[in-house]
Amino acid sequence: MASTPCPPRTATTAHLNSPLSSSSSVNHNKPSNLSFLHASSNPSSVKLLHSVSASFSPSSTTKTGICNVLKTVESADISLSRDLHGVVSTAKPTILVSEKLGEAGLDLLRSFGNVDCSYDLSPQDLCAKISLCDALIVRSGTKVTREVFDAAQGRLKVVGRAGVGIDNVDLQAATEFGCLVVNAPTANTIAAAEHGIALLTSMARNVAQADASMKAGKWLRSKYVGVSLVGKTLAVMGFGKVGSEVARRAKGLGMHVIAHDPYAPADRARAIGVDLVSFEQAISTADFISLHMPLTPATNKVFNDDTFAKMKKGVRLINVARGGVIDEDALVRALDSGIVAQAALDVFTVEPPPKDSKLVQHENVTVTPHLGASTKEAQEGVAIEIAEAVVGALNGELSATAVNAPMVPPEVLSELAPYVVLAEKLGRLAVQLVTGGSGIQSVKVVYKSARDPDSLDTRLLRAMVTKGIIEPISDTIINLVNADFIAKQKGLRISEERIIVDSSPEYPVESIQVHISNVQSRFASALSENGNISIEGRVKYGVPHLTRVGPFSVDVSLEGNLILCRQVDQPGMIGKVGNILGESNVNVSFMSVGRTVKGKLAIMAIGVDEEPDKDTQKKIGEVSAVEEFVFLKL
Ligand SMILES: NC(=O)c1ccc[n+]([C@@H]2O[C@H](COP(=O)([O-])OP(=O)(O)OC[C@H]3O[C@@H](n4cnc5c(N)ncnc54)[C@H](O)[C@@H]3O)[C@@H](O)[C@H]2O)c1
Ligand SMILES: O=C(O)[C@H](O)COP(=O)(O)O
Repeated sequence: MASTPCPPRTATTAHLNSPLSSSSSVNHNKPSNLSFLHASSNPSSVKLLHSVSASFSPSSTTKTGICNVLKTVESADISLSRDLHGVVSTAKPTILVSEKLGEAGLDLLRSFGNVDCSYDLSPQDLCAKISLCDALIVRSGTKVTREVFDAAQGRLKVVGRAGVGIDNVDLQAATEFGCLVVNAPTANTIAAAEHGIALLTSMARNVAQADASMKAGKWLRSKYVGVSLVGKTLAVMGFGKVGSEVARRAKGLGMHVIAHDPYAPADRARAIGVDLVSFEQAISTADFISLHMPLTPATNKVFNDDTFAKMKKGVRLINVARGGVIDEDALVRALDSGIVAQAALDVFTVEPPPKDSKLVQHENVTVTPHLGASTKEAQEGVAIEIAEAVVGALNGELSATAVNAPMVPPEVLSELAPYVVLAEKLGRLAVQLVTGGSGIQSVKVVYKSARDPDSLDTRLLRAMVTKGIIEPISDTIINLVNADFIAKQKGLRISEERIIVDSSPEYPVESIQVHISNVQSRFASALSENGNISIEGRVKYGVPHLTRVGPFSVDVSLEGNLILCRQVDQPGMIGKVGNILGESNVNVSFMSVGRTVKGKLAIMAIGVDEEPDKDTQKKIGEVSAVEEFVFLKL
């Protein structure tokens, strides 16, 4: 069998969900220089000022069973994919394909992992298998429910929807379980649009009914007189990819096309010669109505008794979107009463619909069994599109077709790479400075940047700060998919602030500050004037550095571990502490001293490769000028 090689990955790709399992972890193909997190794709999470609410105790632990992400970003240039036990492995991931997928896509998947094509699984069989799988690829026939994510026991990293509609995937559950959902949104657009036009034209000329009657031995020329399309008004409901292609083709047939889509840009419609109108105007003026919106809570049964009553008598309806946007019983009534003269349907609320469905059996209804995407070309395209997306996700890359995570362009990822590491380390460091039982309620992340606010996407950075804060004090694994959800679940309010500074916009971020409010600190010097734990970091020469602790400036590379030490500012302190560490074979990697006023207090920030044992730490504490010190793991 011909094998399609995996496309080469560039150095700018970013690792997010390592294909880890509870028993093995994987760094497939070449390692990249980032491990990554996910955040909600809800548009609100894109806002630069983001907050989630309530209170969260650092001593609390929550077990969510999510274990699908690189545990640690190792450094800016080296990353290892590890499982929760820190094991590095090269085991191949298992990819379950539960519905028929084009061979080119399967070949690509087989070149990467173990592919299990098990079609027609019952929900029980799917749940039984899923804990052995790192990825699941479905079409519209598999219901990926909360039970499936639950049964996966944390192993499932990615669900690939080989097509557009993701209404068969419980996105909320996927997000809660930290599972990335990707789809293949473009490859079947033309096929669906062509099928819409096929239904429109064949319905108008009774092609299906005439064909059936001839095959039944009849010759009924007067019964199947049709209606012409030219000059008629077509309302396209949902002016997205498929809707706009249908509109373009209908214009070619001489139809007058209007469209309703609350989110579509007017200039795109204008470019095709289509007027965007209100829902009411669309349905009340159209001779034909073609549905192309997704099934969402807002569109569920939006075509019902009330809306049918507002349509022109004798309207004709085409649905290649989703059955659930129509109240099917109401459509039968509208057909019986003559409000709807004809309907042509490719999709149904329940698929397949019951054999005795009044709608399917209705003489004025033309039906096809969800064939919109079913052309050879579309199926090959969809299979390749989804295989690439799933392989990319298993490789830890942020996906361009992520449904429940931000889509971050590779060039942005590449540029943000060291800042992402910095953000996690600052979060990790800040939380270790907290003590007392009041719990962390509120964290503020401040980005200083010379960039225009619109050109800095901080979602990754926020997610990494969240990861850094939560992971050291909990067994919850945070990724970009679940960061906001878990923070909210734990009552952790994370807000962001942008400060525009007058420096070079060449670098996306000048500094990142993490402030934790209303908590006690085990290192009082980390408290700023307003009583918040405050630390700041910068990226210098591509390496994350700690540059401020409370009111003290320091300059230490955030590698290895860190000792923060406050002492009376006097000569010889570096030597004294350095000697103690040296005697215990603890290697000092960096050292920096910062003070507020000469001769008063100073902070020493010491990077160490090893963790000093208790005796060594005690000796540091006993140095007479040392007032407080803390050992922090990065
Ligand atoms: N029958 C098939 O085999 C088949 C094939 C492909 C797509 N589809 C379905 O067709 C639909 C459209 O697919 P697409 O690729 O064009 O998606 P798309 O996301 O490109 O377009 C959907 C459009 O619907 C709009 N929309 C959202 N809510 C709306 C509302 N309340 N009223 C009006 N418009 C609304 C969106 O703004 C968007 O422009 C989806 O439901 C998809 O699942 C079916
Ligand atoms: O949303 C889609 O992409 C279409 O409905 C196609 O669904 P299918 O993959 O089950 O044919």
